[in-house]
Amino acid sequence: MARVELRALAKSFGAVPVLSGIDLDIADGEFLTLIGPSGCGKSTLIRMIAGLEPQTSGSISIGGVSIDHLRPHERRVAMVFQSYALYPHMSVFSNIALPLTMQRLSLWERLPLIKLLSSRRRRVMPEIAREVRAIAEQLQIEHLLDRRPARLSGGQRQRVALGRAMVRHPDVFLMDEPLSNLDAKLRVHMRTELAELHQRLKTTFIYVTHDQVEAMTMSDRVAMMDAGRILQLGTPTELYERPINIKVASFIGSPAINLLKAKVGHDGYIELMDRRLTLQTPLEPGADVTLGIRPEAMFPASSEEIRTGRASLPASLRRKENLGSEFILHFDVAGPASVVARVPAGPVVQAVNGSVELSFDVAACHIFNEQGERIEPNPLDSCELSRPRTLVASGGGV
Ligand SMILES: Nc1ncnc2c1ncn2[C@@H]1O[C@H](COP(=O)(O)OP(=O)(O)OP(=O)(O)O)[C@@H](O)[C@H]1O
Repeated sequence: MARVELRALAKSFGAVPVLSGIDLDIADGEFLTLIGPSGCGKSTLIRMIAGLEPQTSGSISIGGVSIDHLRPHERRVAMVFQSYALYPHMSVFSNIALPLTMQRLSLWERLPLIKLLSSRRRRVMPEIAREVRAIAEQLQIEHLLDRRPARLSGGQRQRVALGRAMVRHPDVFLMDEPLSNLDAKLRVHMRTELAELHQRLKTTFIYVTHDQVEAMTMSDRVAMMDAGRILQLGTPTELYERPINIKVASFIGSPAINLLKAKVGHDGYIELMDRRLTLQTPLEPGADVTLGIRPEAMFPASSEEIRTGRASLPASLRRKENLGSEFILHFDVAGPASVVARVPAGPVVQAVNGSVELSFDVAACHIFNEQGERIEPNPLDSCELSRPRTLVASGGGV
């Protein structure tokens, strides 16, 4: 069992605290991703689990056993780095075999001349070669075993780095931005390969990235970090659908969520740009709020098309981006502010030009208070249901 438990983990560099109060349980076989802006402490945290950085306080255990006192190679974890960290003077075979030769042969048996004479080495090396070839086969790099890293593509180097981690059969894989040196197309391909590798190996993966698409597509759960703390821990869907604050809402989702300033009206309903939404909050009348509306929840529509339960905003098209199957539409709205809509390709999007009504479902709005924390709207049955559920323009229904 490779359940990883982090308890009250903290780290300071000198007097500067970079991580504090990290409590995290990662299940056996789980793919957990640490995500967050640059400098939030993701790499420091994963390096502490690897034993490459001592923690200032707190504890780490794997499979119920404390590993705080163990050196990196004793922890049964294997780390894959962004830079691959391959030895340039060694072949792919020797790079992958290295953890095994270090483990199974003495320093003496690894010396250039002695190794020719050692009978133990002659016995051990074929076993190691068999294991390296089996891993290379899984990663489809058998044909590269004699090459040096300089003669490999980025994706091939990444596979070698993975092979070197896999050959150790670790309890936990630790991956620090392993795909960020690859070009966009290869990154998408390697993302699928890594997810499939995880399914095949069923080993615990702890993965660091600042790329929310990687986090959303590969992980069982995501821990969103900021300023040395975990802001939210949950499945990708939970973080996307119920972000606990504006920071999480803004980080997850592409294009980024639209954030619009609004106010709580005298009757508790939210007013957005002179329009009143059927969204009521427990906040005091007059309170400032921010509404978060995902680009994929917004749709340009004529007023006749705006159904009950939906609201709309007057907007003016600034730019269309054609992505083939969908369009990203950039609008100016009163405020002044800008709003982005993500719309499937088709006749509706072709027709969009100039001024439009941007329709959205009020139930898809995220409400944040002045501190940026999520506020749940009052349940609909406590609202005045006799009022129209559409957004109402001042002076009339839309
Ligand atoms: N050896 C060190 N000495 C002093 N400060 C450090 C050291 N290593 C990291 N830091 C600081 O700790 C903070 C967290 O760094 P860390 O590399 O863990 O962030 P990160 O979230 O992984 O960032 P990135 O996504 O840019 O890699 C940063 O402010 C960084 O400058």
